[in-house]
Formats: sequence, structure tokens, C-alpha cells
Amino acid sequence: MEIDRAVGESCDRRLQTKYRNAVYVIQRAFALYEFEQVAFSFNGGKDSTVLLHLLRAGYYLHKGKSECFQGNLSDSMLNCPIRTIYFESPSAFPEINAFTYETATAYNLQLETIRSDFKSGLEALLKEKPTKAIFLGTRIGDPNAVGQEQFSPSSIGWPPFMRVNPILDWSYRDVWAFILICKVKYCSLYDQGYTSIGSIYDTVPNALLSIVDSSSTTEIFKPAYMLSDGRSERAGRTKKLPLKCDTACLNNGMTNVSQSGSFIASIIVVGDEILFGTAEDKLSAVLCKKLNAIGWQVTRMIVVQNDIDCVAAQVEQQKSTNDMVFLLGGLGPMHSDVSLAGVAKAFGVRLAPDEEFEEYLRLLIGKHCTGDRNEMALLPEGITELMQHSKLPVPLIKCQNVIILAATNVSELETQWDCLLETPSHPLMRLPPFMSKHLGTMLSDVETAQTISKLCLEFPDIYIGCQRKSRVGPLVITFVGKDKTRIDLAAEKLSNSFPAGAFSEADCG
Ligand SMILES: Cc1cc2nc3c(=O)[nH]c(=O)nc-3n(C[C@H](O)[C@H](O)[C@H](O)COP(=O)(O)O)c2cc1C
Ligand SMILES: Nc1ncnc2c1ncn2[C@@H]1O[C@H](COP(=O)(O)OP(=O)(O)OP(=O)(O)O)[C@@H](O)[C@H]1O
Ligand SMILES: [Mg+2]
Repeated sequence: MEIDRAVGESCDRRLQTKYRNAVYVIQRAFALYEFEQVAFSFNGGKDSTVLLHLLRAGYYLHKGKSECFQGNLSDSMLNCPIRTIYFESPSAFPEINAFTYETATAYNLQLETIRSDFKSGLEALLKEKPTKAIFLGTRIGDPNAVGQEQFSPSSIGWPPFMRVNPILDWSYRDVWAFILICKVKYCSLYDQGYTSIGSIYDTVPNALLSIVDSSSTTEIFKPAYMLSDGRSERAGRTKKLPLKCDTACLNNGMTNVSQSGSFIASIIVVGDEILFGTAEDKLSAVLCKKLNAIGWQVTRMIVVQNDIDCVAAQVEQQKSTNDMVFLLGGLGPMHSDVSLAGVAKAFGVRLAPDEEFEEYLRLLIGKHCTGDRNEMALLPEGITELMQHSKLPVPLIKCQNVIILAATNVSELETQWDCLLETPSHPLMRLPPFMSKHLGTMLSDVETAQTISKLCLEFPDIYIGCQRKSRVGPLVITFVGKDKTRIDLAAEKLSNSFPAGAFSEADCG
């Protein structure tokens, strides 16, 4: 078969290894699932073009040569009649659309065009036709590849299928080496300087391929395969406009002080063991107190599973609605340590080796490190700031307005917090602290409820909360705010609304 032959006859040993592994993954998938229950996600991009020809090679090897040759078909037209899905969007480049349809016809792919978003399109597809696995041209540098393996079940919240990523470990160079060695057709945009193709609204030719030609009025670009540094593959993908709350990212992680006179933060704790009830989260409560003491308000404390998508979903949501997000847990070398991958996914960047951080880790755990790459030194690319302090063995990690704390107990958290505040570039502006006052009473909830409701309306700047430690014990009313006089006034008003002695100051630790 021509693809197999071209790679075999090339002198590119690296490509040969990548090719063999990818074809092996494809053959495994064909052996595991019924052919009718697998699909190929094809969009005319370079990665899915490579995958198309690997599928043809894998199918040929899986089926055996004889079954694949149909009559007098030349082997370059050898087909893999796989179900193929294309999510066609009105904002796709016409060249991409044309290439997708031409290629599907040329290779007899059973094309199913879907005109909705990925998730609902896949939901409808799975309802209509049982689909166990879908081949994708995802590569490790893609923002959405974080945490994926060659066989990765679809994410939580997505319809259930296996994502099969045969070229996950292929580099930009490998992709072009394959296309050029196998002499397969590719979308014409890649000859015009496009190196990764999204929509017409967010994709331009890669400026690194621009040819300076003073005699020409139009800008000319070299073809995509001329890009020497694959890390710049997505340089032509313009950033989406920031969401309204993402101003936090533009302003060194700071928005303006909200009307309540404080910054807001949320805390995400990553820990299956907390959700199973086998461990208790003590750190968030301590962190809340620390934040309150510098005048920050905590809007949420969330515990999530050790799952990249769960972490990513929460980080994505919280980072855009809070001035700062603190992440606790899920850091380290274990399979369940997915916090950084979740952060990377939330920001749409990849995890990349960070030499500075690796050096710190080497000093700390050097001799225990195995392998040639330290997985713990992979940090979200382009958005990570290391906050070093002499009392810390490794720096704290900050990704825009998300701070990742590696504390495993209260004492470590206290040290990390103190160091954070002592770091010159720390992003936590000190504001007047929150203060609180607690009143205890043996009056019942029913007797006090109405008066307290009225008090809340009268003192909108003071948080007034009620809690009981037991049904028979005292009711404790808490007043929290930044103005001591106002707190005292609210407490006094409450006491004065009831017979003398009904309330007394309580200590809530
Ligand atoms: C067939 C298919 C399956 C996908 N499955 C998932 C999934 O399980 N989880 C997920 O977060 N995204 C999934 N996606 C979305 C991709 O991660 C990603 O958003 C998409 O390839 C577009 O990349 P872009 O945003 O860079 O254009 C899927 C996309 C396709 C086409
Ligand atoms: N609109 C789509 N329809 C079908 N599959 C898609 C679509 N968009 C993405 N995919 C799948 O996701 C994979 C990764 O997309 P990505 O954009 O990174 O790669 P590509 O389009 O093949 O190449 P390029 O990086 O040059 O754009 C694709 O190879 C394809 O399998
Ligand atoms: Mg693309």
C-alpha cells in the first residue's frame, strides 16, 4: 500500500516509529470495535488529513491486502469506507469545506455532515447510530489535548464514546514530514502561510512565514511546512476577545474593588477523598480566614473530583467571576494529580516543561526522579508565573488570576500564605479587614426571625447570619463587616429590640 511503502522507504526513522505506533493504535481500535460503530472526525485540517491516510493504512493492514483490493483499484485509491463526521460551520474557510468534500469523495468516505455544535451534534449522532469510538487528529500541543491519551473516554458531560487519538504524540514536524513523504493532497490554505486552521474569524496566516518583498503590495507567505519551530504553529490563531469578567487577566489579575469595598475570591479544593468522606477539608476554612483578614471576601468554596474536566470547568467559571481563585490539592506526580492540567485546559493552553521549575524540583527531589522528563515540571504554557520566596523549597504557581497552593496541612498553608504576602509582586492587595461580632441568645428562631430580617435591610453593608451548634443550645447571630461602628450599631439594635439580657456576646473562635 502506497502510504506504508512511502514511509518504509523514507530515511526518516523518527517518522517510521511514529507511523508504526499510530497504525498500531488504529488496528487496536478496529479490533476492539465493530467497523460500523467507529467514526472518523474529519475537518480537512492537516492533522485530520494525516489521520485519514493512517486510517487507510491501518484498515489495509487490519483487513489484509486481498480484501482491500477491489477489482482493479490502484492502491493509491485504496479506500477505508469508514463513517466520517464533519462539523460544518458557516464560519469555516471555503477552502476547508471544498477540500473536505473533495477528499471524502476521492476516498469514498461515508461522510455525515453535522451542522450544530460538537456536543449536541454528537448527542444526536449517538442516538441515531451506535458509535463506540471516534478517531480524532488531536495532538499533544493542542489546547484541548491536555490530559488525553491515545484512548480517552469522552469527558464528563459529553455523550459517551472513546476518543481515539492515534497521532497524539506527533509533532508539527512529524505531520509535515508524513504529508510530504507520502505526497498526499492537503488543503490549499497551508500553502498560503496558514499553519493551524480554525474559523475565518480567528485565523490568519502565520506571521513567522511572511516574506518581506518591498516590490509587492500584498503580503506573501511561505508554505506551512517551512515553519521551523512547531511551537509557533498556532501563532496565526488570534485570541478570542476576553469575556466581560476576564478583565482580571488584563490587569495583572486584579479588577477594581467591588462596590462592597472588597475583592472577591473563590477556593477550589481538588480531592476525591473529601467527596468520599474519608478525609476532611480543613484548609479552605483557614484560607477563608486569611483572605478575610486582608479584606477579601470569599464567594465560593468548591470541592471537585480529581478529574481534569471537572477542575477545568470550575476554574474556567471561577476565574471569570472572581478577582482571584485559589486551588488546593491535586498537585504532584500521582495519576490523580490533575490540577495543573485542569488549569491549563481552563485557559486553553497546553502543559509544557518549565526549566526553572524543574530546577527547583531537581534540587528538592532530584535523586528520586526517574525518566528523562519530570512530569511535575509541566506547567500551563505562557500564563504561569513562579512566585519564589526563600522560605519555600519550590515557588508558588500563579496562572493569571489562579493561585495554586501546594499545602497539605494547615501549617504548610500558613507558611505559603505568609510567603505569598511577602512576595514583592504578590497580587493580593490588602484592604481593611473584615471584622465580626457574635451574639448568643436562648430565644427561638421564630421569636427572632422577623427582627433580624428587618435588621438586614437596615444594614445592607453588614452580613448578618444565624447558626446553631445544637437544637437546644443557644442561637448565635454573627455580624460581619468592615466598619466596627456599624457592626456595633447593628448588634445594639438587635439587643435593644428584645428584653434586656436576652442577648450576650458570644465567642465563636
Ligand atoms: C468528535 C469530537 C469529540 C470531542 N469530544 C470532546 C470531549 O469529550 N471533551 C471535550 O472537552 N471536548 C471534546 N471535543 C471538542 C474538542 O476538544 C475541541 O474543542 C475541538 O476539537 C475544537 O478545537 P478548537 O476549539 O481548537 O477549534 C470533541 C470534538 C470532536 C470533533
Ligand atoms: N469541524 C470539525 N469537524 C470534524 N472534526 C473536527 C472538527 N474540528 C476539529 N475536528 C477534529 O479535531 C481534530 C483536531 O483539530 P485541529 O484543528 O487541532 O486539527 P486539524 O484541523 O486537523 O489541523 P490544524 O491544526 O492545522 O487546524 C481534527 O483533526 C479533527 O479530528
Ligand atoms: Mg483545525
